[in-house]
Amino acid sequence: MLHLPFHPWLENYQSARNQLISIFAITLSLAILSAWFAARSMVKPIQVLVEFSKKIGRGEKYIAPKMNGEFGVLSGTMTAMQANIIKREEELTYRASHDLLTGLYNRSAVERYLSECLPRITGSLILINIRHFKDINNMMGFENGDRLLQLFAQRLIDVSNPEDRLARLGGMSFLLFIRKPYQKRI
Ligand SMILES: Nc1nc2c(ncn2[C@@H]2O[C@H](COP(=O)(O)OP(=O)(O)OP(=O)(O)O)[C@@H](O)[C@H]2O)c(=O)[nH]1
Repeated sequence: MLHLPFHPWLENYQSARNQLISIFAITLSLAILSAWFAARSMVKPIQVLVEFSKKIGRGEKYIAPKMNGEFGVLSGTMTAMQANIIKREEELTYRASHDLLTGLYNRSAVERYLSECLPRITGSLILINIRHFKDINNMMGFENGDRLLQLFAQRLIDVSNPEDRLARLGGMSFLLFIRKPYQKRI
């Protein structure tokens, strides 16, 4: 029976095993590090977008920071959505308080204004009515009646002062709230 020395084999085996363990440990560490960096680079923009969407929900104006790739696309889309929401809100607020034909305040807006201001300020209320407007409509057509209402409203804007309040109450009724007496003739 042949007896070979045992030690050289064992040393070779242990050295190979240690090398393998080191390679495995380094690869694992690199994998964990790159996963951590990848997670970090994903989580941060997501947090920014979540914060952005919360602000949109609260109706706050907020400019999203510049982002790259898909996050940039998402942020751009959310910015466009926010702009649309703000535009719609402004439009709704305008429609709720203005007469769309003449651009003057409407009845509910002037009622709100007067109930808030009348205890504090004084002035004169003038109710203006176009007589026989029905006849104008019948003779000249509804479209020309509309045009007349617009021109009449413009005339009232031209002669009133900026601190006065002008409103179309409906139909051919207008209301002018004058803060100070006019020196000029209307
Ligand atoms: N063109 C136009 N006509 C309107 C508008 N709103 C109401 N009218 C018309 O205004 C007319 C009002 O008629 P009436 O309430 O009889 O008033 P009037 O003809 O001025 O009669 P008096 O007040 O008695 O002098 C109706 O013919 C409505 O159709 C509008 O936005 N545009």
